[in-house]
Amino acid sequence: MSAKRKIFFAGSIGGGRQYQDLYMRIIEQLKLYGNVLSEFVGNPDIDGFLQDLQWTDKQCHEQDVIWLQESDVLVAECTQPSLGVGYEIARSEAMMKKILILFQAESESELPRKIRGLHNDTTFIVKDYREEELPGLLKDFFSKL
Ligand SMILES: O=c1[nH]c(=O)n([C@H]2C[C@H](O)[C@@H](COP(=O)(O)O)O2)cc1CO
Repeated sequence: MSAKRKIFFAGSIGGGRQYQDLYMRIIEQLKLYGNVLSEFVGNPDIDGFLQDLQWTDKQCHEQDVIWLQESDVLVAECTQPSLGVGYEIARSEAMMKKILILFQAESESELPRKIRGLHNDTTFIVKDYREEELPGLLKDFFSKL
């Protein structure tokens, strides 16, 4: 199953790149559980990557939605607020995808209540986490899919 599972990893790009290296480490762990369609979110040279693609805004949006549709699971790291990540969560939730929201427990910011309020213990999971907890947390999440 894990070889075929498709995972969309969402993390801030335009919202700020302060957790880019964390995104890369999460993506590496997610590869144990499936194909990560949005590996570019962890790219340390995201500006160069996106420039090389030369996509229009319309192409960027269309491809994003295609990948969300193709995915079985959305994993969103939400510590850095991002409009795009919020949009991806809302679209994925409407598509009835399985969703894991990751929020750093020690962050001084707050996860929006309307996201936290979607937690239902089955299809939409919100986890306040510390990085060392990620391996066990991901194992538990994917074992229940
Ligand atoms: O060119 C892009 N392509 C793309 O797929 N995204 C997606 C992936 C990320 O999970 C999310 C980040 O949104 P934002 O750029 O608003 O922080 O949007 C974001 C951009 C840059 O806005």
